[in-house]
Amino acid sequence: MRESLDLMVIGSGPGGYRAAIYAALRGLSVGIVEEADWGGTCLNRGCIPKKDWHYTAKTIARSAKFADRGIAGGPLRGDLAKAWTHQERVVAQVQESYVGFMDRLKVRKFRGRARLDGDTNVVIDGPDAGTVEAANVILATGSRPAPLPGVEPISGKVLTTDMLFDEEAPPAGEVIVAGSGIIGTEMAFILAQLGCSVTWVASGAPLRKTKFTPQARGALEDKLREYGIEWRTGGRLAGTRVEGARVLAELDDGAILEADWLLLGTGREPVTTDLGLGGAGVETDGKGYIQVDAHRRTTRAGIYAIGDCANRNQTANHAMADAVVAVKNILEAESAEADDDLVPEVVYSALEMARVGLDDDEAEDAEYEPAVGFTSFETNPKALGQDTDEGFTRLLADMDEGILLGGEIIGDSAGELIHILTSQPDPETALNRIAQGKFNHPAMAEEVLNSTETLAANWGLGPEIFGE
Ligand SMILES: Cc1cc2nc3c(=O)[nH]c(=O)nc-3n(C[C@H](O)[C@H](O)[C@H](O)COP(=O)(O)OP(=O)(O)OC[C@H]3O[C@@H](n4cnc5c(N)ncnc54)[C@H](O)[C@@H]3O)c2cc1C
Ligand SMILES: NC(=O)c1ccc[n+]([C@@H]2O[C@H](COP(=O)([O-])OP(=O)(O)OC[C@H]3O[C@@H](n4cnc5c(N)ncnc54)[C@H](O)[C@@H]3O)[C@@H](O)[C@H]2O)c1
Repeated sequence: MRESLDLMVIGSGPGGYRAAIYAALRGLSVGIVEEADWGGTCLNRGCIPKKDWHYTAKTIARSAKFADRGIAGGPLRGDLAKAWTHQERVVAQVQESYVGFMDRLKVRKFRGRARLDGDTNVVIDGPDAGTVEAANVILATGSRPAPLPGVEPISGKVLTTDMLFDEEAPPAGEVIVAGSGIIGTEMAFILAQLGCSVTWVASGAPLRKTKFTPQARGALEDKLREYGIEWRTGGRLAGTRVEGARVLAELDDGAILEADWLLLGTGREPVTTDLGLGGAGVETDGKGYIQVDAHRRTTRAGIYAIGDCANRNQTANHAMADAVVAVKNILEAESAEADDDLVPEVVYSALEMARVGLDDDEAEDAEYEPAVGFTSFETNPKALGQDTDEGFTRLLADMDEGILLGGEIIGDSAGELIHILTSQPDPETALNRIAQGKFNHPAMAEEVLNSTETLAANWGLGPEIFGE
């Protein structure tokens, strides 16, 4: 089999899928090749099953207040086995709709493992073996759990999140969660609500390496503690052993912990081996990430790389943003540049946390005069009425020009509310546009409006914000 296309995409995660769909909508002939499950990590063993579980977890967590609201029968209890089956059903449904949409747009789907043959030709081994000549290639091969020295993943006992969602979840019981990055912070909360007794081995405070403000991380810590979830710092996971039905976790401070199973949230690495990159002149960095510029071009003309295989942010949001940049540049050279800061980051734990843009230090380094517009959900009528009054909205603006530099929304539906900020086309007019917006009352979104007005009241930004 040999065919010729405008664009060949390798990998069907959110990066590859979005690139294929967007390119097809823009008139290119497109092929996509996938060696495993359509939808990649995000759909099959990442964002989507995790989000499904997060909804269940937060419903259970909130049920402690149900009796007070006149809802009898609480507090609720989690059932990990049923939760696993639920996410499996949702994933299958979403996958069917993804595949159906690609078919409708006449995206040519190939099954098999792809590699470059030294040019922009893509060689496929597997069910659809053959070579596709492509004018352009987008590499979207994603990431996998990074190996941890001394720790051997074992089904049912020492699990990566890939194994947790790909294989049936082990029975709820005593679980050690390792890592206090995003995966550890999300899964410690979720598993605790789904009926597990969690011991959390953290290398430091939750999310300490992210750009969330100390205030946001503090609010998260308070909420985790409210639910009885503590993290153990000091010792890092140095090895695991299975003894009978139990897993022993050896920490580098000498402690040995014991549980029914262990979940690793200790980092992911890019998938960039055995792709024929060297022969095609596509360079990687010391950590294996494909080197790209702001146009998402690799070091080889006609070959682009997007998402986890090239972008250290490793979120579906960045993968999808990269996809659009790469396709735009295929359509018209150098017409689009990626700006990772403008892509939202969202964490789903005991609190939902969303942020975008510069943080306070970055704003100062860029020589802005940062001003903060802050409002709490504590007095928001919608939040009070639904027991979601924890959290806040925090906007960061330049005191001189009123430019929106960044924002953080902590609390229920933060991952939805952040779109009010990310859908602003121009940071110079963003605050004014939000302030002129028509809002539903009562809504949590009103706190975004109130934060602009706080900026006007406290920092003299009235003319920029009210447009007077
Ligand atoms: C537990 C968990 C929860 C997460 N939750 C979120 C979240 O809530 N929000 C968020 O933004 N991000 C989340 N992420 C991160 C998100 O899943 C990734 O950033 C995203 O999937 C990256 O997309 P991608 O397209 O770059 O790669 P992937 O989704 O990893 O897809 C790559 C695909 O390429 C295929 N492939 C690789 N090599 C080849 C080859 N040679 N030939 C053919 N096919 C190949 C793979 O089989 C895979 O299907 C989560 C991750 C995890 C692990
Ligand atoms: N909501 C989201 O956007 C979302 C959700 C999940 C995952 N992800 C992405 O997936 C990627 C992987 O997530 P992650 O949390 O595994 O990685 P991470 O790199 O964010 O965090 C890993 C954590 O594990 C710690 N660690 C490493 N080795 C350890 C050891 N031996 N003992 C104890 N702790 C150890 C690290 O210090 C770090 O804090 C991230 O890049 C993240 O962006 C995103």
